[in-house]
Amino acid sequence: MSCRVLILYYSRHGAVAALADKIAIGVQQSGAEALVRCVPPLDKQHASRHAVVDIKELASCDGLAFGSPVRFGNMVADAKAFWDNTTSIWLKGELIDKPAGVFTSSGSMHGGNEATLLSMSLPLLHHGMLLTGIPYSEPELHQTQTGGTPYGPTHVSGHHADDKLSVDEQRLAIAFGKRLATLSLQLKQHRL
Ligand SMILES: Cc1cc2nc3c(=O)[nH]c(=O)nc-3n(C[C@H](O)[C@H](O)[C@H](O)COP(=O)(O)O)c2cc1C
Repeated sequence: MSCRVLILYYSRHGAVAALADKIAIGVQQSGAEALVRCVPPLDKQHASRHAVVDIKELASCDGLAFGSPVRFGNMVADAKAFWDNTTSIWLKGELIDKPAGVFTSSGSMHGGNEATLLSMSLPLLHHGMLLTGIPYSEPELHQTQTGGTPYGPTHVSGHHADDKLSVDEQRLAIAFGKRLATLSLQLKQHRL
């Protein structure tokens, strides 16, 4: 059975995009399709490596990973504006009972990545999605010195926003992608 997980993100300097790439690896390792897309940028000059999402791709996905950088302890305005334009999907209930999770990158270790993940979860809950994070059975969650949380994958990009993903951050993002894809496959089977 085909199963498509949409990995939807905004990234200005590449950190959230790097997490999206690792999540896509995990999704593919579970036998699902990873469709990587960006939210429409408010600043149209800002191009991204991945195509801008078509709203039909959101409506038809079997699972969703949603990523944003931390901006003053919250998601970036572009990501919030995207959800504010999903009323038609909400009215039709097209995301109800589909699994979803969130990921983020912050500049500093205690700069608000967990608060950002929790606020990013709110529109997904309003859409009726089933949230998943990362369980503590993943060993890297116990040992990471930077990002990686039970609420979802994270990265700490440093004061110059150029620190690369640590090995633990990479493994946790891949594990999250696998978990999301496995749940998406199982729930799709259950729905059919
Ligand atoms: C306007 C603005 C606000 C930010 N606010 C925070 C913040 O509250 N906490 C933090 O740790 N980093 C903050 N940052 C840093 C970014 O979250 C960080 O560089 C992130 O890794 C960028 O992700 P990206 O490379 O995908 O764009 C802020 C950056 C900008 C431009």
